[in-house]
Amino acid sequence: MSNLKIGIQKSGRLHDKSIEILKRCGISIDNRRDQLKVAASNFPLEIYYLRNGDIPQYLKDGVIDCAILGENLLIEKAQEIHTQMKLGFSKCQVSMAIPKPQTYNGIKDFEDKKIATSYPNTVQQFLDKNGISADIHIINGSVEIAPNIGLADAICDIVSSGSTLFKNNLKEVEVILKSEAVLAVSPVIDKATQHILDKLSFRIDAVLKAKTSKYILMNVPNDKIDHVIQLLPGMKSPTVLPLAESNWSSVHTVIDENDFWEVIDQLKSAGAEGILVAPIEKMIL
Ligand SMILES: Nc1ncnc2c1ncn2[C@@H]1O[C@H](COP(=O)(O)OP(=O)(O)OP(=O)(O)O)[C@@H](O)[C@H]1O
Ligand SMILES: O=P(O)(O)OC[C@H]1O[C@H](OP(=O)(O)OP(=O)(O)O)[C@H](O)[C@@H]1O
Ligand SMILES: [Mg+2]
Repeated sequence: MSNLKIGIQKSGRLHDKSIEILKRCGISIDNRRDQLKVAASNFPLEIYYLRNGDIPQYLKDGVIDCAILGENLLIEKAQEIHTQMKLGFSKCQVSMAIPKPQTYNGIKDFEDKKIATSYPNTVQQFLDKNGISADIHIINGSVEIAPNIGLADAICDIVSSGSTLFKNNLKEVEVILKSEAVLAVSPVIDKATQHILDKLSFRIDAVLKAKTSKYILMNVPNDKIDHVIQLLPGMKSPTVLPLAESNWSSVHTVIDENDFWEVIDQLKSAGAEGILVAPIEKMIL
């Protein structure tokens, strides 16, 4: 049987979480960074550790079958590449920013300006869409320094917490796109390998669903069960088991962590006691 070749960032922001997600899918990987290609021992998977910026081309050429990378990089370098699933980490946005003291009157302010960025295609598309002509200056890192050293009037770069902009006395004025890590697929993947990728996606999906869900158990007087069940936005109907103490039951269900915090007070006032919340390892619906 052929192996699924997956590209993972060799080092950088996506590396650790990418490896973690594969490990949580039960895939055994020898994570030695000196090796650029590693085979999993218990799944037909070969991991290629690559430079982030090279991954879109490797996908296009079919050197790798799939990869974990930021959506923003696909938009910049390979819009034709299909995304199998979003992975929920490395959330950020690609934004235009200008020096803080400057007033901003709208996109027209970029007309004839010099914009420093590592994402020239993304910026060009944004300018074209808005009918603006400007001079794009490509820099590969530390883009935020450009306006302070007189290299550009504005920048376009990744913004997450906003602290790099803040430290460089810049302000975000336009969000061009939002991004997160995704599992992307080569356009030339063959059928047998796509089948392995579907198996991997199934596992990743189970891991991601489990991450935001909690298994909750609580003791409820029997005459309050109907009311408590109404409050629980669970996966399906909750499990109700009798307790040794008469007229009491144990109610179990799975809920989204955010929903849990919404209903906790109502559950207590409805008579639920001894509420336990447990993490879920995997979740298959
Ligand atoms: N501050 C951030 N917060 C959240 N996600 C980010 C942030 N910076 C970058 N990312 C996301 O992580 C991806 C990898 O970023 P990282 O800085 O590790 O690599 P890089 O500098 O783009 O590439 P290379 O591997 O070639 O050095 C980006 O493409 C983006 O999707
Ligand atoms: O809004 P923040 O939370 O401050 O994050 C944004 C910064 O993070 C990234 O840089 P990174 O640290 O990856 O350095 P790099 O430019 O060398 O890739 C990005 O290029 C921004 O500079
Ligand atoms: Mg970076």
